[in-house]
Amino acid sequence: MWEWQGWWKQECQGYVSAGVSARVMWSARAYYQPAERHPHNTKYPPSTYLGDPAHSPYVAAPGANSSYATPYLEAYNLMEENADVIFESEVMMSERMYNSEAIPSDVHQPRPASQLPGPRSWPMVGCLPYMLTHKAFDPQRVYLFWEAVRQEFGPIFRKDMPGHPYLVFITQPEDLETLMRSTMYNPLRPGMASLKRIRSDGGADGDDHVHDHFFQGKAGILAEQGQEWWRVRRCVQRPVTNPQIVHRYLPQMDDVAKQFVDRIRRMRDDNDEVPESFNSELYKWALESLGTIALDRRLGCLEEDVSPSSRPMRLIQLAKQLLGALHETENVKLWQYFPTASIRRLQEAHQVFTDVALGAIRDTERLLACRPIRGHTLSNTHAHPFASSCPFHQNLQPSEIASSGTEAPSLLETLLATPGLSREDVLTFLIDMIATGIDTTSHAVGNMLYLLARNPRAQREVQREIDQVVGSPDRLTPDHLSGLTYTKAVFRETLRMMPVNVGIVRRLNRDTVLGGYLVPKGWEVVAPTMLMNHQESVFPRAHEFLPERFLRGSHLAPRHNFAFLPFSYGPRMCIGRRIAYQEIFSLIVRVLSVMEVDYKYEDVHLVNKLSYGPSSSLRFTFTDRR
Ligand code: HEM
Repeated sequence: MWEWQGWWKQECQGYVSAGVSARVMWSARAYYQPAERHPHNTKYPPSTYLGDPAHSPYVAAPGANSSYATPYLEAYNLMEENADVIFESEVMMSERMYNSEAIPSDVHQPRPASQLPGPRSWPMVGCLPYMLTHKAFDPQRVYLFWEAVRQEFGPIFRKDMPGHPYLVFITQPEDLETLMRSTMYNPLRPGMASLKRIRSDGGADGDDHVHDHFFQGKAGILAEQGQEWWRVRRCVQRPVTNPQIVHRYLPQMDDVAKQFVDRIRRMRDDNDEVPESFNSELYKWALESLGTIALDRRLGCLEEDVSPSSRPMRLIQLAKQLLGALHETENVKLWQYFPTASIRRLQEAHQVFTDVALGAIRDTERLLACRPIRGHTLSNTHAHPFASSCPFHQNLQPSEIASSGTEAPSLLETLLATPGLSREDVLTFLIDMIATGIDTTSHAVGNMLYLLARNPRAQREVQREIDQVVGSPDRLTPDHLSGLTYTKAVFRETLRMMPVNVGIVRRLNRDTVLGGYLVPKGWEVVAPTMLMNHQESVFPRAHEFLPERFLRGSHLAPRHNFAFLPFSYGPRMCIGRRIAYQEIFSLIVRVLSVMEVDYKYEDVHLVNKLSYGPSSSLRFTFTDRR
């Protein structure tokens, strides 16, 4: 136990010495105002309080609609913007160091986990028979089954699945807050164990593979836990979430968005309708847009004549295959006992994806290497006279070398120069960014367009705001995007109604009281997004699309600050969220400033793979605005 304390303390001290932490903590404390310590709670300070919400030391101001004294929106913004840098001062850190004992049971007298309600479980097969024979069970829409179980067993239930450790589902924001706080200093996220197996634990079959040498026993932040996760996360955290660095890529992302608008114009038919393949077009946009920052160059995905065998198209195909295979291996974990067909498929998809992604990254590295003047990024070498004499440049299409004109070091250069990160660490991180960053943003933007098409009033309001705040400039600036308050509310309401992330999952590293039960260390806890986001008791008029709920002072705001966490919370929250915001907002602004979107087909719902995606093709109609 002291080892954990040791490394967290050491790491966090270095990390938080920056002045920002003091500012963030100061503001965070202003938002989370402890009233007084619970009389029994001498061991755990209020900020690590793990108890029954009814005894929570955090109080709401009289009349407030959330459990906190501060208006919802301010508190939410603070959590989303800064939560990952709340590593706090040295004093706070040592004050909050926890040990792995259970919380004293005399505080709440929680019931034992053996009394947790849930579907009947059989030896070896758990509750599989119950699930497979349940009328609400649909493997494509597993959230319908979870909702049925919640209705039958209540807001917290246990679900035993073969190959999984004990699983507890929570659906109340108070419990999610407890979970996030309980796991704050060592956020173990299960769910990528098969990726870790093929990257670092001897592959599907325990044989020696070429890729094992590349990954050198390290699986990257998606799949790693504990010290190894933190070693990489603390180094990549700042460059990837630093607004200045992300903003630097806005001109390129804006170019990609404008090119996508041209592409929509070209692919529309006589009725202004886009083809069935529009979902794939969104994938191309997502890779092209992410490529500007992850690979510091344009890949050419949006060119007219891009070949299916080209590297970017293969990357998209392979990312889909990889995520599909991961979905299988994480659902049915028989590969833990013997090499199954699914883990072999995962290994194959992963190998090819890694090869292709590495090829793309190495192209970028070579372009950087033959860049003649230090301080000029790859992006502007196209315009540089030396570029044409570089043999490597000559082999690339002009569309692959782009045009930002920015002079600062690129993200890749910054990461490669970061002490503590090896070249393999950086490449693994970029591979993970590409694997996770394509389907999330493409689904989010597709869902947002869909909900706007279905809610013309909201669409008109977004357009009015874009006209007023942005106008039609040649270049989008960060100020343009940050001024889009209503559009941001629409984005959040989209992620509430049609989330991308299936759930927040943590393995408990100490016994924790959830919903009045003492859930033991080592158990896994799932907070399923669809169930959390659609509760009438938490979100007034939960089944209606009402972006207003995310505007300042709204009476429709969620009743608890942890009710809505699309990017999660704390040190393990989504590292790509600033990138996602910037990409998605650039596209929405460019599309809706010149077009209206409509959708004339059956309702779209979400289907689950590793993340949620739309159930059918998004055949929008894009009409030019007059
Ligand atoms: C709308 C878009 C997105 C949503 C809703 C989203 C949501 C999430 C969520 C909920 C997590 C899990 C956090 C946790 O376990 O606490 C996560 C992790 C992650 N996301 Fe995102 N994400 C999005 C876009 C992106 C993009 C564009 C990138 C890449 C640039 C990215 C990269 C990652 C990575 C690498 C992790 C793992 C972080 C870690 O374990 O330390 N995400 N994301």
